[in-house]
Amino acid sequence: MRVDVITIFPEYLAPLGVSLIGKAADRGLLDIRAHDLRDWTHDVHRTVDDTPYGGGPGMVMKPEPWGEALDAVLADVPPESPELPPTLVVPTPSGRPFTQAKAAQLAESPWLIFACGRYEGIDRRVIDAAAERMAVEELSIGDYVLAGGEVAVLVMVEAIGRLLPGVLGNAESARDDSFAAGAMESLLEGPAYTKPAEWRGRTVPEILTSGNHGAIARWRREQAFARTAAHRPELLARLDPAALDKRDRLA
Ligand SMILES: Nc1cc(-c2ccc3ccn(Cc4ccc(CN5CCCC5)cc4)c3c2)n[nH]1
Repeated sequence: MRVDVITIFPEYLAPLGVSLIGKAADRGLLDIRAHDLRDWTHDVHRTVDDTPYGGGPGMVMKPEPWGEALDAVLADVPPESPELPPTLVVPTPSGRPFTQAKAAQLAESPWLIFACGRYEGIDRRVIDAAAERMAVEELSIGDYVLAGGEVAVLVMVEAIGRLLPGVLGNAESARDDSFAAGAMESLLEGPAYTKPAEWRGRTVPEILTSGNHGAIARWRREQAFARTAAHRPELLARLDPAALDKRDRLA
């Protein structure tokens, strides 16, 4: 997967070179390129923002640098997706929710371009013009306001990248993630334990060392239900009754 990120703070994306995503990039599973939006300005101050039409607080990002930056990135077509245009992902507080399902959908794309806004956002005409030549996804990573899109891009690239084939070892399968499609869909994961068997007087639930894998799986689902009921009761309403095994139905 080719990932282009356009931002006025390219250094913000340095964490993408570390750990899981960094290793995936080293192995050629991801080709991540950060671009400085100011490279497409032509004034001495490298201006990317201006006051909002209609008044209001703060500044808005000017359309011209964005148009030229997207033209340049689009012109550098990756060989593995010559026919498919990229998807433009625009982090914004006013976007559709970025969910595990959306991450899985975007993980199918051979080429993603992330547009990181700052200030109060990007001139609307940039997104409208882009939508005429590629798929555009305006996405929110949560109901809070960040200072710009870079942190949201770190979140989304990690959530998408870990779903790519070969990125997670089998031992760390993304299959059982919370919110992953299937039996564990929209359930929060329960408690996890590792050695030592006793730590500061606290032991591990006996079921986990019983070797009874059926009972362990049931116990884990019960724990997941309990945690979901406590922390995210609204998710239980989404559960497909068919996904429950008969014991859960009795719970
Ligand atoms: N999930 C999530 C994503 C973000 C996010 C993503 C990109 C940008 C680019 C700039 N900002 C700051 C910012 C500040 C104020 C407003 C609200 N204003 C009210 C009137 C016009 C706009 C919007 C935007 C971002 C924030 N935040 N949270």
